[in-house]
Amino acid sequence: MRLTGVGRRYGRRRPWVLRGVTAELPAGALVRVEGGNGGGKSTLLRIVAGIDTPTEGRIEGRPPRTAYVPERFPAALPLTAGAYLTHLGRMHGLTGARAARRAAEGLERFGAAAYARTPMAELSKGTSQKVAVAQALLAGPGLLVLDEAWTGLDAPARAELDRAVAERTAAGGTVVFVDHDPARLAGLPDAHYRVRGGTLEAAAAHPVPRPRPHAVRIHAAGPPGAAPPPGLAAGAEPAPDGGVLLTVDAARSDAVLRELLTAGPPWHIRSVEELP
Ligand SMILES: Nc1ncnc2c1ncn2[C@@H]1O[C@H](COP(=O)(O)OP(=O)(O)OP(=O)(O)O)[C@@H](O)[C@H]1O
Repeated sequence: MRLTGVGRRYGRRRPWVLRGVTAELPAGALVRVEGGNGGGKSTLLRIVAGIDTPTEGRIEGRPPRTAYVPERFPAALPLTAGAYLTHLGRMHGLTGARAARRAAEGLERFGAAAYARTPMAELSKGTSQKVAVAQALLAGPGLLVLDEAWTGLDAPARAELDRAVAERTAAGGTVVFVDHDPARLAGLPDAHYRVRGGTLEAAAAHPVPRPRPHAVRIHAAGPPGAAPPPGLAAGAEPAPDGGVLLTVDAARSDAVLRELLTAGPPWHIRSVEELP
């Protein structure tokens, strides 16, 4: 998607928070946005996600399925966590049974399965954030916007969100994120931008040199009884706790992940491990 001359101010007599923002956010790209406090990062991310509209300028090519995770998720909803996610799944066009299964999988993935029957309003900040992340991933978004989404998550859930980001970009989705931790997804972003003085400038990347892995082991689970997509079956071995393990050349891992995630029905990626 592309932003052209985007500006935002909160009232006709108020100062411009952003002005003249032009940027290209390519499909499959991981984009980091940085900037000082109050500089307009959240404003930009809300505009990118389509939660807010710019005062001036154009936005073109936003992927149809867009998901957004704010730092503080509005938890005061009169539903349990499971019912909320199931409801959202149905809104995305899933049948009731499938929506309920996806909801349960989402909570399980982020370590919040025990809270499926807890009313949203009674969830802790961390668990509520897990529900926020699970809702964002429900429909396999083509654009995922994460505004400090890791804040409040425990270490396993943070790692799971890192993996989910890798899955989304591997599947051709765009992920745009802000995070206070400079090490977040270090070395992975395809582009770094900085919001400064109301404009967006390309920031120098701070690449952390990472040894390139030779191979990647993907643990994937398909629909019951399904064989891995043709072309992947040869290297697949059953995993001890269900699903299959695929060991593939690192250069091919993005393509393999994309094939699994876009299979019909899609495979669930349980983990991706780099082998030395
Ligand atoms: N809904 C709003 N109404 C009025 N002003 C707003 C609104 N949202 C943001 N602002 C103002 O816009 C400016 C930029 O805020 P924004 O939250 O986008 O910055 P930020 O870079 O995300 O900040 P932080 O790092 O503190 O989260 C601030 O001056 C803020 O007060």
